[in-house]
Amino acid sequence: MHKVFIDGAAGTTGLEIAERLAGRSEFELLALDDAKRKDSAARREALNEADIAILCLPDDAAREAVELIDSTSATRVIDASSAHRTAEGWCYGLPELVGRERVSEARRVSNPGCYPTGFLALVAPLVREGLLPADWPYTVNAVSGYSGGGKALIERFETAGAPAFMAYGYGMAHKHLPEMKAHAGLAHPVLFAPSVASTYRGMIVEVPLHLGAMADNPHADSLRDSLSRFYESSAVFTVHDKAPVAELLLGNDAPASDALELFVFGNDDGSHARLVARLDNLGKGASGAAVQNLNLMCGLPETAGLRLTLA
Ligand SMILES: NC(=O)C1=CN([C@@H]2O[C@H](COP(=O)(O)OP(=O)(O)OC[C@H]3O[C@@H](n4cnc5c(N)ncnc54)[C@H](OP(=O)(O)O)[C@@H]3O)[C@@H](O)[C@H]2O)C=CC1
Ligand SMILES: CC(=O)N[C@@H](CCC(=O)OP(=O)(O)O)C(=O)O
Repeated sequence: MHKVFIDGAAGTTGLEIAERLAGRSEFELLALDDAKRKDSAARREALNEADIAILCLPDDAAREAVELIDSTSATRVIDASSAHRTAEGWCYGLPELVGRERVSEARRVSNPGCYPTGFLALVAPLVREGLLPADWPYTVNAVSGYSGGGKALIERFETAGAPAFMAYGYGMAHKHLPEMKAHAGLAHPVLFAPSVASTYRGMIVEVPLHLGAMADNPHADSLRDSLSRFYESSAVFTVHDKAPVAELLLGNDAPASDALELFVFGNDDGSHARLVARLDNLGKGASGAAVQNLNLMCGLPETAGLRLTLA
């Protein structure tokens, strides 16, 4: 039995992790009552007692949680925040890219951000295999369900006068930029245009490409074939075949999903492609990813407890 403490268990990501772990006999959940959940002494005790601590906290509180763990403690950590995604000594928790073994053995695992999960799933293997250039100025357009912004954004979108759509990130310094560049091995930061739609969960992350302007003019079919081969062994990722798709939708009331879908569209003359990932920001973008990493770290079947039905 593995003792698990979710620090931030009352938040959006924490609650969804607890839901996924409910009924799993391999885990004992350590819980703090409401009056103690932000009490540093109580958190310190739970953090040090746990075999695995899952941090579902704002970045500063996540850093504090790591400091509350004694240097001699055996507690291993999965951090859902963006505090440690490019930090030394942390394993980036995207097993499909970094390798299942590395996650299995790691003591400190940083969950990827939801947008970077989609971007990296599309671009990192293609750069790694030399099909896309590492020094290209990549652009990422994305739309997320409003649960992506946690309790504060949920309240904003569920209150009278809520927006139907919100584009943001105009400061062009989004906190996801460093991990996208670092884990795709890019020469330049990506140009990132995120937005939020008035639906609770789900996201579409798109990378439009001027293939015709690239020195090697790669073909969309080669990119798709390469991604299919790369993720052949994954039960979480699906690379869709070439069949025409007129629209990609995010549903209202979509059920939680820990799956991730990839699409590659190309035009007839081979000059343009659109690489698209569709995922649940709270699934493979957060809680599903944490449970997948937890399974690997505990030597359990990678997809136990995950919800992998496609929309
Ligand atoms: N939502 C998403 O789609 C994704 C979220 N993440 C990341 O996961 C982390 C959690 O996000 P999310 O669940 O959305 O956020 P929420 O705002 O929904 O939840 C955060 C929780 O942390 C609690 N908290 C804040 N400070 C402390 C503290 N010092 N000690 C203990 N608890 C504290 C909050 O308490 P209170 O309830 O009182 O506010 C809240 O319950 C964030 O770093 C986020 O960036 C990552 C990927 C996707
Ligand atoms: C819709 C929305 O506000 N999304 C959040 C990112 C959600 C997420 O991925 O959290 P991490 O930053 O921990 O990765 C944002 O843009 O800041």
